[in-house]
Amino acid sequence: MNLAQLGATHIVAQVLGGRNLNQALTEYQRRHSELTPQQRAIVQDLSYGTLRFYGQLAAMLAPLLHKPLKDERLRFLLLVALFQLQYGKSATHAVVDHAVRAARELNPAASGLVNAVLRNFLRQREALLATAAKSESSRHSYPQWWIDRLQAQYGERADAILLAGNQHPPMTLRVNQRHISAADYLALLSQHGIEASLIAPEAILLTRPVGVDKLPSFFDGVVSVQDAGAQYAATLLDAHAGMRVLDACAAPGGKSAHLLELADIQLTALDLDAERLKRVDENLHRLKLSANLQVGDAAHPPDWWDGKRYDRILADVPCSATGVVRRHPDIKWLRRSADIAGFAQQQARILNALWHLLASGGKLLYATCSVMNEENRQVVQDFLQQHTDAHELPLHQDLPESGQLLPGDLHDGFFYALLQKTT
Ligand SMILES: C[S@@+](CC[C@H](N)C(=O)[O-])C[C@H]1O[C@@H](n2cnc3c(N)ncnc32)[C@H](O)[C@@H]1O
Repeated sequence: MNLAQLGATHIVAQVLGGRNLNQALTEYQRRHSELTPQQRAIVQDLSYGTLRFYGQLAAMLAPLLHKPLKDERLRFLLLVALFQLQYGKSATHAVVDHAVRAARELNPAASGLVNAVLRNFLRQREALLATAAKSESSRHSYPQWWIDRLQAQYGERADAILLAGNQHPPMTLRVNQRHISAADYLALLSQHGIEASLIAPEAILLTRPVGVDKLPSFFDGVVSVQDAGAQYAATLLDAHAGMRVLDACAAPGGKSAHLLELADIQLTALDLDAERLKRVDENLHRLKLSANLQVGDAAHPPDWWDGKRYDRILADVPCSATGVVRRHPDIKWLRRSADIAGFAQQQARILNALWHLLASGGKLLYATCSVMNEENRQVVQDFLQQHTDAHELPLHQDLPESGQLLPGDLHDGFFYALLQKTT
């Protein structure tokens, strides 16, 4: 276990130093190919968990340290061990013993201190928890600006949104209707001993997450992993056979693939990031689907557009990702309040540029995985005020009228607005 604690210590240190969690984990796993799949999974769990509850853990650690630690790595190790003691399933003595051993590897002189801090935590746990609960930021484990924004926007519902962001995310599948019906795939899962339920026409929620290699026919393109909230996009866009469709921010290609599974369209999948666009290629390849893949800036079509208008455009714009924080707990500590306005400006630029590419009568779906009004309704409202040839269509299905889906048991947080060009 001390190997896993050291791994998580390294990753948490990197993230709190400004690095993206996914990148830090991927690089760590590449450099430590000797780790067993089980050890990798533990490093991942400890890193995610520590970052998820970092606000609370840091508030409990502070009073246990009488002076700042000279070696910052010890602080991160202590945070990882506190996460295990507070939220993990391992025996207390094993967590402490392994943390002491891990500390010895980092700094032989520090093992006594780590032992003392963790034992003091166990003795004073209730008082430390109570003290941490006095501040909203450490009680919820979010930066205060994030809490303030949600409270201003959602009032009493803010607590539930914050809580949902600290849960383990559900694992949901999208069944490729070209291959098999969702009901038949559900039966196949059951034959393989995987418990699941159907929650939307093509969406199957697994009772417990499993590796994709355990999913029957995954590598044959029968099924994909995609949150149920994200699965609304392709249906809302309402693309039919023969239509020219643009997915303007396409990588890694989940929504592009869904669009292609639903109808024989001519799809252009655009993304600014050439590396990420390769993932669209891989995903489409697995699903035996094809699209025109294009690297380019959605806000600057002259660089890549062929001049023919699209019948449908999906603008799944870059955003704060505040609706999917349970899948990316690092963003709580990497984002700044001012980033939200920056995203909103970028979103407006993309939306304005794409509008010119839409055919008369065509539809554009604006989508984010944010729960912040400034990136969602506000962007759409400003856009509608400036474009008399645009009107908003109601969202069908069981979506809220506002277009704002909040994170919960069945799906992540998303925002959708469907716009139609009238002339
Ligand atoms: C929310 S993700 C898209 C997820 C994707 N639609 C899916 O369902 O798999 C946003 C994407 O927008 C891309 N992006 C950011 N700025 C862009 C721009 N100006 N033009 C095109 N793509 C951009 C990012 O590289 C990222 O892949």
